[in-house]
Amino acid sequence: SIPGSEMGLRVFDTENLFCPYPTSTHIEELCASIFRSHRETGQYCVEELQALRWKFFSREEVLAYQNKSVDEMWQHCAVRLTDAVQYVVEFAKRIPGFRQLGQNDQIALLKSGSMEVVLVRMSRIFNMENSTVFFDGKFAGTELFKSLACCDFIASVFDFAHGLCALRLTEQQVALFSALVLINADRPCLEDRDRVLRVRKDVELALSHILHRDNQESLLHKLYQKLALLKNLCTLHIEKLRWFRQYFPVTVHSLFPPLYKELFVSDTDIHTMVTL
Ligand SMILES: CC(C)CCC(=O)N[C@H](Cc1ccc(NC(=O)CCc2ccc(Cl)cc2)cc1)C(=O)N1CCC(C)CC1
Repeated sequence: SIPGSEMGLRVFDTENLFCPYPTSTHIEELCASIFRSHRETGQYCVEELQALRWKFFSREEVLAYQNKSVDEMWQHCAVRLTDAVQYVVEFAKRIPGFRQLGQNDQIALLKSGSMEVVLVRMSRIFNMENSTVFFDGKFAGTELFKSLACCDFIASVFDFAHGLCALRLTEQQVALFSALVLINADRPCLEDRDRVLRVRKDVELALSHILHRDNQESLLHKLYQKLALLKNLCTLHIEKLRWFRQYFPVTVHSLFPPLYKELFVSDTDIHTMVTL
């Protein structure tokens, strides 16, 4: 064959051209993939939750929850919380930039961030008209959680959900905000912080891209303010858990779901998370 003729035949592969900045198509693809991951791992879609909005617990059902023992209600909520966390783990694993991070960094981000994402997602199941949250298939007010014996804390969880709900985020905005919360280069025990930072920069670009497209740039600083609230609420969760573990060590040790231990008990190393 004529030397060099193969060059003429080769389609110049533009895909692999090194591009120092993310192109808008790259960012649009990132928006689409994060939105898809969120939808696929939402546990309930918005339409289902809308249809269930009128379903409340009867007086008897509320009383049944309130008559549960403290450790029984904690165990019940721990199962619900671990459920929600598992969907967040699945959400994370479907985010392209997240999957390319090192295994240990993925685990470190999930260990420190998954509870925060659960709280972000909770705004989707919060009904602002009557301050109820979707729980066990119906909408419940704070009084239903009385037997947890941490009413002030539950009130702050509801307040946070109320505040986030008030921003009336679209599902795509919730998706990108969740990715922003998760992919945080300031988390402890990260091995390759720079790599996490690069992925985070892309997610930040993606979030501002869709806020610009939705003509809601003013939301950006409100969302960044929510990050601080999220951190405090998570710290409160851990503190409450320590308080509970003090009084009910057996319940936590033998009855709480394994994933919860890996998430909230600092010294355990992670197995479930990796397989999830
Ligand atoms: C259906 C999906 C679309 C939405 C899925 C979803 O977000 N579910 C959440 C998950 C959840 C569960 C419990 C909490 N916290 C507490 O109960 C405080 C005490 C506590 C702390 C730690 C442990 Cl381990 C155990 C108990 C936070 C969040 C849920 O089930 N909720 C919302 C929050 C209220 C307080 C309970 C009911």
